[in-house]
Amino acid sequence: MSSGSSSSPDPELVSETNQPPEKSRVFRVSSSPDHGQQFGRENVILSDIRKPPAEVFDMGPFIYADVLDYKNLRELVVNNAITWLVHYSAMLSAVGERNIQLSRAINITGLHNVLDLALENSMRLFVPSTIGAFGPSSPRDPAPDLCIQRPRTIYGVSKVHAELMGEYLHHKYGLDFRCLRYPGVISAYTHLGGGTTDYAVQIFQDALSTGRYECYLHPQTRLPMMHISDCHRATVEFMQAPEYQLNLRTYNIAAVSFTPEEVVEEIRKHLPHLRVIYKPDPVRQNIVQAPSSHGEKL
Ligand SMILES: NC(=O)C1=CN([C@@H]2O[C@H](COP(=O)(O)OP(=O)(O)OC[C@H]3O[C@@H](n4cnc5c(N)ncnc54)[C@H](O)[C@@H]3O)[C@@H](O)[C@H]2O)C=CC1
Ligand SMILES: CC(=O)[C@H](N)C(=O)O
Repeated sequence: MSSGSSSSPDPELVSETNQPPEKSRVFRVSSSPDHGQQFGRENVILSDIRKPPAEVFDMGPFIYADVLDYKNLRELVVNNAITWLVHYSAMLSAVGERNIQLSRAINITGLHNVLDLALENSMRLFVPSTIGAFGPSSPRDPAPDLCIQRPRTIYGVSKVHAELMGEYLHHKYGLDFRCLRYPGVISAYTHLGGGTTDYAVQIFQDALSTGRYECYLHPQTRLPMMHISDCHRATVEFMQAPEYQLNLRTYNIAAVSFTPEEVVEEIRKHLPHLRVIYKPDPVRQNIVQAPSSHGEKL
């Protein structure tokens, strides 16, 4: 669970028939600007351990929740009669490599707390996975939903763990676990959480504010991306899908793929004076590097 980023997608509270069940609530976590619009702002509770921007705070209920504090989470779920849980809290790929212990705690221990809570309280649970759950040996173009996954980051490993735990608990106990592997999520307002795909947001912000951008990836690093509005729609539709329509618990979703060089070319059509220098950062370049290309894997 988290609310810190406007890149977090927007699940909603609905029943199998797409009607919000009376008195039911989703405990969710994101600062996405349109949260709650579809099913009523009081029915969607955001949470984080960080203070949200004022506009997010004013949009509806917002509470403090630390995914490492099980008792606190349990109180929140019970006291608010939560029926759906949407778990966005995580440390992303690049920051995760700088603090593996913390990443393991938030991404794995936090996930276990949320899984236990969802089981104990019969909640529907959504956890996003990522293209970072693939690795150099995964097939590509397109990567199938089911394939080899041997990521080489703690972020990727933790997300594969989440996919497998959710699937296991679904088969063993009937947990309604749902998971989508997101590409890099981009929007004009995205707060940058320390991911490897962050450049695709930062470059627009810097182009407008300073007219210069220093790119930490090689210019030909091709990565899958998706605009946040498409990510919201996919997530909400997936959450609303009747159980019988799901053959898997985890699916890929895709939109576009592009390189820094291509983005620069497009931006220069509007801001011809944009100056870009490429200084590939070994840590982040290594995260995306496939054996014979400049990217395509996270
Ligand atoms: N942004 C992207 O491009 C993609 C994101 N995702 C997934 O979407 C989710 C959200 O990603 P972003 O919003 O971009 O990440 P972010 O880094 O912007 O937000 C993560 C949030 O988790 C919160 N958090 C950290 N420790 C916590 C704790 N102990 N308890 C509660 N909250 C805590 C942080 O305060 C922060 O607001 C993550 O699970 C990520 O793996 C997946 C693929 C792509
Ligand atoms: C694609 C992701 O999961 C995230 N944006 C990251 O780069 O770590």
